[in-house]
Order: sequence, then C-alpha cells, then structure tokens
Amino acid sequence: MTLLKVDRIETYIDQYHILQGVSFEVKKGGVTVLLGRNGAGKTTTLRSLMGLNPIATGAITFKGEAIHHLPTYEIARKGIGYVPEDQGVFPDLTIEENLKLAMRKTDEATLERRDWILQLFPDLKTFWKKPSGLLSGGQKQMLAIARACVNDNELLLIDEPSKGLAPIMVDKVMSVIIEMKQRVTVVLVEQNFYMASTIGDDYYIIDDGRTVHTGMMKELKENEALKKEYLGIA
Ligand SMILES: Nc1ncnc2c1ncn2[C@@H]1O[C@H](COP(=O)(O)OP(=O)(O)OP(=O)(O)O)[C@@H](O)[C@H]1O
Repeated sequence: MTLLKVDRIETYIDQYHILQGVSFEVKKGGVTVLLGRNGAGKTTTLRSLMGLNPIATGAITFKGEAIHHLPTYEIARKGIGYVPEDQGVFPDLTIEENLKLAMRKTDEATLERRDWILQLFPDLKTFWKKPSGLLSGGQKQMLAIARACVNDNELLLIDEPSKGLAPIMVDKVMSVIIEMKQRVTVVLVEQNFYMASTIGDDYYIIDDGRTVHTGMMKELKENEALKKEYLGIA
C-alpha cells in the first residue's frame, strides 16, 4: 500500500528554483532512502513534505489525502514525524522535558511508546534528568529520533542521522531504525552509503532538484556505474 505519494513537486526558496520535479512513492512498512550529492535537494524535499518550504506546483498525498496546502502543525498531526538534520532538541531542557514537550498525548499508548524508546536507547534513561545540551552528538540524535517516535506517527522523515557520528554510534542508530521498521514507515536522507544500503529497501536519487533514478537498494549496491555517476562513490 502506498502511504505517501510525491508528484512532480517544485519548490522555490526566495528566487531560487530549488526543486524542479521531485516525484516518489513510499510504501507502508519500509525504509525509502533519498540519495544524492551535497546540495541536490534532499533536505529541501523533506522540508517541503512538512510544509516548511511550501511547494509551488505538484502534489503531496498522504494516505490518499492531499496535504501540500496544510500548515506544518497540521501535517504533523496527520501522523508524520520529522527529525531534522540539526536534531531540533532544546539544549537547556532535560531529556525528560524534551520528550514531554514532544508528546501530543499522554495516553497509555504514548507512554508505552516512550518506554519502548527508552529501552531502545538506554542512554536516554541514564541521563533522564540532565540538560540535553550536555549529551554527545550520538545521544542527541537518539533524543531527536525518540521525540519523533513518541507520537503515533505512521511516517518518519529522518535527515542524515549518521552525520557527525562515530562509527559505533552509526551502528547503534542503524539498529534502532531497523527495529523501528516494525512500527513505522521511514523516509531517510542519508549520505553514508553503508547506512543507507544496510537499512534501505528502495531508493530514489535526487540530482539538481529532480528525481533521476529509482530502484531496489540491493540492486544499487551492485551498480558501480550509477553510484559513481550520481553519488560520487565507486
Ligand atoms: N535558504 C536557502 N536559500 C538559498 N538557497 C538555499 C537555501 N536552502 C538551501 N538552498 C540551496 O538549495 C539547494 C538544495 O539544498 P538541500 O539542503 O536541499 O540539499 P541536500 O541534498 O540536502 O544537500 P546536503 O546534503 O548538503 O544538505 C542547495 O543548492 C542549497 O544551496
């Protein structure tokens, strides 16, 4: 079943025509990876999905309903969580406060999700009462993912979770996203091809603001020419 459909979206930032035709579909229950070089338009695509960089033309449909005309808070309420590249945690607030602030509800299901997350990220429990500004980069990333997972989101948009992390933390974050697949569908922007290819089911390559290629991740792993042409890796 198609959860999200992005149809030829075009987005301007000021006078700059950043997205010039991005299209992709996300199936329920998988991890879809957006790949592409620096500056290709991946972050802008996620921000357009959330209404933070509204689209000029095209359409975004979530569970069959057009959402591209909605304000960001309503898009979030439809069940789409966003983990931005800069993580978006409040450094002066404790982990507990950051999570509380993120919760849309405090019902039993939300508390069950919170406990599930804390068991996936025991560090968060250890530093529960500490200001999140004191956490390491990897722990902040965990908190950012936890904030998006605590609500009953059906879709999570995660922007470069491996950025700036030591390899051991990359492995940790990866194993958590694999675990999360049981509960939530993920759109992942990721430059780290090891991470992208380990957890991704399918992929779309964005180049110069356009989707130029798509396929199954296991095929891309073998396609050296494509990786070199669009990702600069061989
Ligand atoms: N506020 C802005 N004003 C002008 N140009 C912008 C702005 N934000 C992004 N851009 C430009 O839009 C293009 C796409 O940027 P975007 O961040 O979406 O790329 P990306 O694929 O996510 O790359 P990266 O991995 O480097 O973050 C880039 O050329 C960038 O310079």
